[in-house]
Amino acid sequence: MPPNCHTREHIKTKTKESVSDKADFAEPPAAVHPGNVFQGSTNGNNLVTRRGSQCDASSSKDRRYCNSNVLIASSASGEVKISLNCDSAVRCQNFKVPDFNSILKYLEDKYLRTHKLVTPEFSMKTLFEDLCECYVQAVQLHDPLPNNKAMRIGNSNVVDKKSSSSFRLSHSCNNLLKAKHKATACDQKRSVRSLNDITKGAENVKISLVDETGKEDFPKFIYIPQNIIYQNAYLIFSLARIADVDCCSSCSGDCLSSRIPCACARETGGEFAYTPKGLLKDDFLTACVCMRRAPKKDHFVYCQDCPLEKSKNEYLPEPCKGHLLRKFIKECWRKCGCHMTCGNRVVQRGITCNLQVFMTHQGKGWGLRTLQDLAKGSFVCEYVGEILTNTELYERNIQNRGINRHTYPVTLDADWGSEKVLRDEEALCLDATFSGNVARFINHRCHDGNLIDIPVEVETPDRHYYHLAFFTTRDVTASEELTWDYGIDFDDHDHPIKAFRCSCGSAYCRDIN
Ligand SMILES: C[S@@+](CC[C@H](N)C(=O)[O-])C[C@H]1O[C@@H](n2cnc3c(N)ncnc32)[C@H](O)[C@@H]1O
Repeated sequence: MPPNCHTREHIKTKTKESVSDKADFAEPPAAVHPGNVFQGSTNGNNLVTRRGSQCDASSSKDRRYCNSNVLIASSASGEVKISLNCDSAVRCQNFKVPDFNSILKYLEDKYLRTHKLVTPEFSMKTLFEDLCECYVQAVQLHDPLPNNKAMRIGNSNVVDKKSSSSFRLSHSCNNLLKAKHKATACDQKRSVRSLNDITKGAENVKISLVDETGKEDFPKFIYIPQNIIYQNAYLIFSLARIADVDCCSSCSGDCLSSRIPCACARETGGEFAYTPKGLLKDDFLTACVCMRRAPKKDHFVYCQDCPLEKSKNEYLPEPCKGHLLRKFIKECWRKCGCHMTCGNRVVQRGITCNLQVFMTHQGKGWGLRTLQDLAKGSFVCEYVGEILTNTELYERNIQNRGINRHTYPVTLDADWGSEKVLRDEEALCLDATFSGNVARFINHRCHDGNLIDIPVEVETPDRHYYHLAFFTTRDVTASEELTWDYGIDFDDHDHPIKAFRCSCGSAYCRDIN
C-alpha cells in the first residue's frame, strides 16, 4: 500500500483532508498514532480497523525518514475510513501544509515517471477508492450477512483525537457491489499490456508503450530513428554541396556563446532560433505558430506545375492549391567548426525527453504522451519515415486503397513555391506507415495542438529535403497527450490521403460534419 510511504513528505500530523466528497462522517476524524490502531464510530456504525505497517527504515534509502502508518476502517454500512499518519516533522522543521490535490498530482506524476505503466486515468483518488472497495468486498466475502458485525483485522485501541492526520472516504456497500460486478466483467477482458522500448535501443531514451485496454494488437512497423530513402527520391548529402557561407568552419565550441552569431544563424535573421537552454526563442516560436494558425494570403506560395495536383491527374492537373511558407531553423553541422554540444544543434542530437505511446480513449488509436513536464519551445522529436517522391506516395496509396491507414504522411513542400518547376524526384514526402519513429503515433488536433512542426535544415542547403521537428507550443505537463495540427482540410475529398473522422476535442475542430 503505497500512500504511507509515498506521501510522507507532504502530509503533516494534524492535517485533515477529505479525498472524497462522498465522505460523510459525523465525527471529526479520529486521531492515529504510529503503532496504534483505533476503533472509531461513525454515524452509529462500528468501524473495524486494520493497521498498516510502519515503513522499514532500512529497506530503502528513500524511506529513511518515513515514520508513517495507515489505518483502514470499515463499517457494516459500507463506510470505509483510511487514516494516514505521516510524521513529516522528522524531516522538515518548518513544515507548511500543502494542498492535498497537489500531493495527489505529485504522486501521480511520480508514478508515471518511475513506473511508466499507469493508465491515462490513473489517479490516487481512484486508487484509494479501489482500496475502499476491495476492503468492503473482503468484509462481505467473510461475512455476507446484512447485519454483519464487521470484520476485525489487527489489534484495536482507542486513539488520541487531538493529533489526527486523516482523510476519509465513504462508499455505500450496495453501490460498491454493483460497481464491482461491472468492474469484474470489464477486468476479465482487461489486462495492461506493455512494451519496454519500442525503439529497440535506437534512440537515446527508451520509449515505452502501454495498452491498458489489453485489447489492441501492438502496432506493426519498423522503428527507424532517421529518415531513409525508399527508392527514387533524389537526395545527396555531401560536404561539397555546403558552401562556405552556409556553415561556420571557423567556429569552435558553442556558437551560441559567441558574441557575433555565426553564418548558421542566417536563416533566423542573424540570430539563433534556440536559447542557451535549448528551447525555441519565444518570438521565433510565436511567428511560426501565427503563420500556422492564422496564415495570411502572402504566406502561401503557388507552384506552376504542382506535383500534388500532377500526381492526381497527370494530363489535366488542377492548379496548385498553394503551399504554406514556413520559417526554417538552420542548425550547425559537420562542416562547421563547433562542438557536437553546440547550442545550435538540438534536433540532430535526437530525443531527450521521456515519452510514452499509449492507447487513447477517444477512438484515435495509439497516441503519444510526455511523462515529464515540458517547457514551451522544447524539442520533442522529429517526424521520421521513408522519404518518398510524391508519385511513389500516390502509387502506394492506390495499392493500399481500402486498407485503414493509421499514419498520416507529410509533404516536404515548404519551399516548393521558390522553384518554377520541380522534378518528380525532388517533390518529396515522409511516410511513416511501414518504417518510422515515435512521431507516427502523434495524433491530430485542429488548430491548438501542443506541438508544432518546424522545418530544420541540417545536411543540405537545398530545400527539397529537410527535417521536420516537433516543438511544444506551450508548457506541457507530464501525462498530457502530445498533438499537432496535420493541416487537414476535411472538405478536400480528392486529397490522396482520406481524412478520418476527427475526434480531437478541440473547440476549433474543423471536422464540423
Ligand atoms: C499519425 S497516425 C497517429 C497514430 C494513430 N492513432 C495510431 O493508432 O497509430 C494518424 C492516424 O491516427 C488517427 N487519428 C489521429 N488524430 C485523430 C483525431 N483527431 N481523430 C480521430 N482519429 C485520429 C487516424 O486514424 C489517423 O489516420
